[in-house]
Amino acid sequence: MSLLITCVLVIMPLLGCLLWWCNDFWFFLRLKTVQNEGGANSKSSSIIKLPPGHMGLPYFGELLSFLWYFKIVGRPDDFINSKRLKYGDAAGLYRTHLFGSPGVIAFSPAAIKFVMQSESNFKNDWPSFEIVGMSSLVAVEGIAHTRIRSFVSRAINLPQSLRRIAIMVQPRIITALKSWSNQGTIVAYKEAKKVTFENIGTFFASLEPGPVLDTLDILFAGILGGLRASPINFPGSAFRHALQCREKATKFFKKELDKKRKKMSDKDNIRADDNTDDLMDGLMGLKDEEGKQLSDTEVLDNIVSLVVAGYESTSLAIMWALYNLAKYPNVLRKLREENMSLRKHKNGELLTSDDVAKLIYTNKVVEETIRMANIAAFIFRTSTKDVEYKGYTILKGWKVMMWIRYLHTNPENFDDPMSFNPERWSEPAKVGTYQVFGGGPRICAGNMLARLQVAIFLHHLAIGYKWEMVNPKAKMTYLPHPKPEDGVMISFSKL
Ligand code: HEM
Repeated sequence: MSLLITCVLVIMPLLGCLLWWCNDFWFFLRLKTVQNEGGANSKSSSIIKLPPGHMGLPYFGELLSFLWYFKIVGRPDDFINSKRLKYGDAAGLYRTHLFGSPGVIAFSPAAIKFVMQSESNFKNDWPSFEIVGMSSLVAVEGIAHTRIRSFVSRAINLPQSLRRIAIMVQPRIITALKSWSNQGTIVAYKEAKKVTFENIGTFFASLEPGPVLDTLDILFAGILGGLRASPINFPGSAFRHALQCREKATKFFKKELDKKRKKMSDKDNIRADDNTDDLMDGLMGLKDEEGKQLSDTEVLDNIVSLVVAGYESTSLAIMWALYNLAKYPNVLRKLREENMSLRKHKNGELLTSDDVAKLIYTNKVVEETIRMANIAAFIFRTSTKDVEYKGYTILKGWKVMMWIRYLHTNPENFDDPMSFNPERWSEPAKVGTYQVFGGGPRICAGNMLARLQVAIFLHHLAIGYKWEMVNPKAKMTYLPHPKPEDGVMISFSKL
């Protein structure tokens, strides 16, 4: 009996403590070794200080705690709140061990800005660049990044490209909304994905809806699945499957590219920027200041990565717009008023991107939808050297997680952050607190395009339809993206 009591009161807590601290101790020992060997910028051991925090359990790190807050109790922001209570928040950083790597979490506006702006200290880190393509915008660094970025931005983010895209995407949105009302009840996430992918087909490569586009959709589902999986390339793994899907999708786009090249050479001319039809034409036709064009591989890698970056994110934003407008009828009423009044002046013509710019309230609804959607909860970087921040060292090779979700849900940054209040956008957000699209040199290359698509969708929705949620109390899930469990099932009809 006394052995049992000793075991429960002494040995088990001791073992627990040992388990709890051994990972931190292990990193402390490694740090010492590096310092003794003259690493960590050759500073004396007294200077190097890791940010406050905890490295978690051996092997798992803080994964269990992360899953506890994100999956089990469904209070994702308490993951950071609990750390603030334990370690304080002066540094704006915590050390951790998450997603298989030691690293830091940056959660304050200042710390996030510091990481976002320091390209020389932190390189972009996606789960796998192999899947999106080694010459895609997300994978390249430095001058190569600036070069590819200028091509991609000109093709999708400048006013003249947005003008063209605004007209291109509307017929599908109008058709989709009609078909939703014919169906009566729909799952918003599923339908938003469908219309977004049809539009991707149209303005990326002039593809019409049909079996070819459906096959591509399946391939991209495989690619996205692999991006979230461990990068282990063995038969049957999601990662291997994603690589195979990517190869097939690239082959398909290559055929389209070859057809376009042939057409161009037949015409014996190269298109100018403003003559382009779809994104592939745009990327193929653009030239840099030296007159150089993107190679075929660069065009294809960027097409694939743009689909990956724009497909699910835009679909989720549309889903959240439907969700929030169903919950906030006053917002929907004002949205309707503004868009009905514009419609009167349009005489049945399609909306232009210039019209969208004048929809003041609608644009506030777009911003608030994207803030609350928190589509990207965090952005990843890897430190390329030991980096000092507020007296703490972020060690070389560590994963740096910018916890942008927390910026948007923290009441210190936004009043009553969980309420959907487009009027808050009558004033700009506090500096550094609104980073839904990231920031610095890698700010989302499709941010204007995403906003435009959501605004156009809101216009056609508000002028013609009404809807109600079937399960207004559906449980929320947060991984891989925040989404009600039922994908927002709604009954949908004409006004
Ligand atoms: C609401 C929708 C969207 C959200 C919330 C979103 C969010 C983000 C975020 C957080 C980043 C990372 C920025 C960083 O690393 O600092 C990013 C990067 C990127 N996004 Fe988006 N995005 C959206 C839509 C789109 C669309 C529609 C496209 C294009 C079709 C797109 C293309 C890209 C690209 C190419 C990058 C990489 C930029 C670079 O590395 O230079 N995104 N996005």
